[in-house]
Amino acid sequence: MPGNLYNNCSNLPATPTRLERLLRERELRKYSKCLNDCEAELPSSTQDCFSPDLETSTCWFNDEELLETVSASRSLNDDGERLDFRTSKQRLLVVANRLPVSAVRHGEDSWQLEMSVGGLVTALLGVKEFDTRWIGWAGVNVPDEIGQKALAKALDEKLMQRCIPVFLDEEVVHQYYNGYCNNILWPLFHYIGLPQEDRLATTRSFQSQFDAYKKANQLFADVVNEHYEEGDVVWCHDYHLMFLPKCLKERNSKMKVGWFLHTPFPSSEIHRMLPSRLELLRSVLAADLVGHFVSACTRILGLEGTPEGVEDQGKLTRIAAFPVGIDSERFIKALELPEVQDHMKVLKQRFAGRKVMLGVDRLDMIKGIPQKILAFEKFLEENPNWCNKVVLLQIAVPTRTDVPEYQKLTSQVHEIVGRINGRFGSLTAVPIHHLDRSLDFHELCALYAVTDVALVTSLRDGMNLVSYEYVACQESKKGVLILSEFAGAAQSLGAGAILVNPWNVTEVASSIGYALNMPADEREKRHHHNFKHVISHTAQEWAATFVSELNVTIVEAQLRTRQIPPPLPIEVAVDRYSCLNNRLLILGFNATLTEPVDTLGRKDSQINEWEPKLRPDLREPLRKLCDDPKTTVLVLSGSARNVLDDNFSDYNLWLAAENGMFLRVTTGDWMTTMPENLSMEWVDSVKNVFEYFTDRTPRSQFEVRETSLIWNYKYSDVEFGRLQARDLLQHLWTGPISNASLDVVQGRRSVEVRSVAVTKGAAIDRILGEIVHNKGMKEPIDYVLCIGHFLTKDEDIYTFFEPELPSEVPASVRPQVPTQVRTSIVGSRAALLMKQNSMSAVEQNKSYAIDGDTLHSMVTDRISLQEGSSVLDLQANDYFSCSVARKRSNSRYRLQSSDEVVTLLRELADHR
Ligand SMILES: O=P(O)(O)OC[C@H]1O[C@H](O[C@H]2O[C@H](CO)[C@@H](O)[C@H](O)[C@H]2O)[C@H](O)[C@@H](O)[C@@H]1O
Ligand SMILES: O=c1ccn([C@@H]2O[C@H](COP(=O)(O)OP(=O)(O)O)[C@@H](O)[C@H]2O)c(=O)[nH]1
Repeated sequence: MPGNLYNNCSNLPATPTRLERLLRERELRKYSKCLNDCEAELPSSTQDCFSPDLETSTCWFNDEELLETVSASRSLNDDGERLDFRTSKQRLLVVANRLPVSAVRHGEDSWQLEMSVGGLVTALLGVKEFDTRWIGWAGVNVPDEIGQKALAKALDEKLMQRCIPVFLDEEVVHQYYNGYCNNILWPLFHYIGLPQEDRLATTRSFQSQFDAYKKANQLFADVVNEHYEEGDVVWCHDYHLMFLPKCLKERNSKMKVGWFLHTPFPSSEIHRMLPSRLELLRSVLAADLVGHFVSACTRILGLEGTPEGVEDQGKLTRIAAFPVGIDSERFIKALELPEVQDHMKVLKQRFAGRKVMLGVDRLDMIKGIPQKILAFEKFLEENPNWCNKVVLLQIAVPTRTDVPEYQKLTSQVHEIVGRINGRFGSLTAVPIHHLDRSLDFHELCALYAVTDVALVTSLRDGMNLVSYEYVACQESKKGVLILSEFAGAAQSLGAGAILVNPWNVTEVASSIGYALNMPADEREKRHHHNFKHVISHTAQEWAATFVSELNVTIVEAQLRTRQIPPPLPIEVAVDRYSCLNNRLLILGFNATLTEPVDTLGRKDSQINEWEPKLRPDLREPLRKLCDDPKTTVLVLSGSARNVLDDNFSDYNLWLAAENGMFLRVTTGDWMTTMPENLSMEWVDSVKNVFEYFTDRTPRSQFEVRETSLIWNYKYSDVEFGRLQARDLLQHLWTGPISNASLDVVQGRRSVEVRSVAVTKGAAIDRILGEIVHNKGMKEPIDYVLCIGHFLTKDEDIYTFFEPELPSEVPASVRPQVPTQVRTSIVGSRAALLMKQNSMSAVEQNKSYAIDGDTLHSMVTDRISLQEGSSVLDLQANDYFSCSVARKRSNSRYRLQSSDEVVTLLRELADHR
């Protein structure tokens, strides 16, 4: 799971194991060697790592362990064993709003450093495999140069140059951190919505807060640039720094940039409320690797989301899932320390004879502290016998205290606690111990270890590491975890915890009773389940996976950017054509054989000419080619049958309409190759959406085909068309197609909806079977030229003829081109089916009158030319796949435009 969508992704791929990652990295290393490009090599920084000079460090921290943690120079070998590497570690720049230490000023040039509180810091403290530098804000305004220099020096000396401060002035902190981050993004990302109160004031200040946000992000970028060394991995964290990837990439496009979100990412319905929604998402997409937020990108930006990631203007941003964890060993080991044992002893004595329940949260509205306390009150109300036998210890760490919402929350919680203690307390004991402060690490471990129940009632939470820490410290006691179903941790610890809806006070109250009375064997089982998870899904694993994925992504991106095929060597293609005897030409129609569309839209007089037309200058060469007995021409298009009929009825060729779902030779009738189980029930509802947008988008149009619907805005104003397309997608996804097995294929100026099974590559097998059979071919096809302006989804047609080659590796880096591309017995994988009932009455009369059984035997018959021989016998040099007017493609070659198609077809037609 990612650091964000914990709450809404259920079927994401499992995180690869360390071994899988390494294997993958090695595989890519091989590729990058093929690329013959030193820069493509995976990083292996040789920076020495320093270990802290504990001898000379005075007690600057209230937690000395921090020093060790921040400066640790350990690593893991392939088997997960710890090694003590001091060299060859990857340099990692961790950029987060918050440094692991916060600074407290003690004089003009004297600073005390304290450990920062929060899950982000905890998780990142577990990151030890790398040579890490932290870049962040020390939580304090330092207006003067003397103070800044002294703080930088203190961090530099005491944390071995590992913490680099970013200085933000008071006004920026106010507008960026208190304002935009914590009053706008934080509540929105946690489904609380934008602030309702002072609405006008907020709207007015929104722009200035957003400006400050961008400015702050730029300041972070400046510090990163100052410290960046070639080969570093830059890992940006959280909602504070959504602009950072863009700032960094603008300055240095080669920088390896990852971005990880620690909060939930809201559904697109929520995110679209944000006035700066597009800018923010686009900036994040400048990163090479981000946490999982595909749906927001596809629905808000209207981008194409794939299992690999999101593609924006040719750049793929890899999206993957990375569940954060803790350094469990650190907690487990701490329990042995004398100071922790001492704390435990004191606590046990203090609460002897009572069950102890624990809450540890920052005092934040997302943590559901009032709800938790009210549920506890209800439990006491309903179970008076427990009144003197149970106590709730609530550690509520003050946080973001300058934000009014947090101030209000503090008063509200104090009021409820006071009321309940007044109501159920006695002279000697109160039911709730509420602490408005943080604890140090040892105190916290002791508390985790001695308490009977932990109560986590977050209304939303990215992960909630407190629940992990509690489990890590409960190996001997086997306490019960009550956990909100709205915390990311519910997905990982749900099996062992008691899951609750924090809004349902009655349910939480009864869960408290259940937990307090749980028999030992059930506690043991539940704990065991969670403990196993916590110790195996650690912060180390999280960071290692993320960084390794980022490295892999970079190499993959380099491979992708090379997928700009070379120009088609027309002379060679013509030469090979002349040498061979059974040639197949597969031609796309739109933007291949048609005239180019004027990007600004056609003249008014032409706007009714929606239908694509064969270029007049192609008529003659096409006719010659079609009439050549050694050549078979197939026009394979997404267009409907009537469109192809209108353009090609006079030629002697094959027509495959609707991406191959319908087929005919021009001397015969249409037949369908449509799989029988293709459901078209969705058509009407999608049609409604398309109609609605066609009405509202001048010069757009939609076409209802038999197997797909397409809305295109190629003659509309491009910008407006794009905006409308985004909105249209939003409507589709939230409505008609939310549960259907459909593909939405976005073209440059179109949106097409079709069944998942329909692609040109999927159809070509059946089509070839039919052609070979119909023509009574005696010799196998020995030359294939396949050219078209095909959508990515349809590019499977190029790879159909060369299955041995991985489609993602461009021709230029293929290790060895096999001499034989494909020898295939076509038709064996898919049957050619007649589906008369999908045609109109007139069409039915025209189509074959064949029953199912006859058809089946036809299909079996046409499996091969003769017993044992194949319909394709293609040598690598005689196969020319070629994209038209597309920059990147899986084809072997490309032509710039349909003008070049004219040149090519003319030369083929006139070959000697
Ligand atoms: O830096 P602060 O404003 O004081 O806030 C503390 C941190 O709160 C958030 O933590 C999140 O990260 C945890 C680890 O991934 C996760 O378990 C938790 O659910 C989140 O709320 C925030 O995202 C951090 O940036 C803050 O530093
Ligand atoms: O007095 C305290 C209370 C809490 N924490 C730490 O604060 C983090 C809280 O992380 P969590 O993911 O639960 O939520 P967040 O506060 O980041 O939203 C945990 O690692 C706690 O150990 C701490 O250091 N001192």
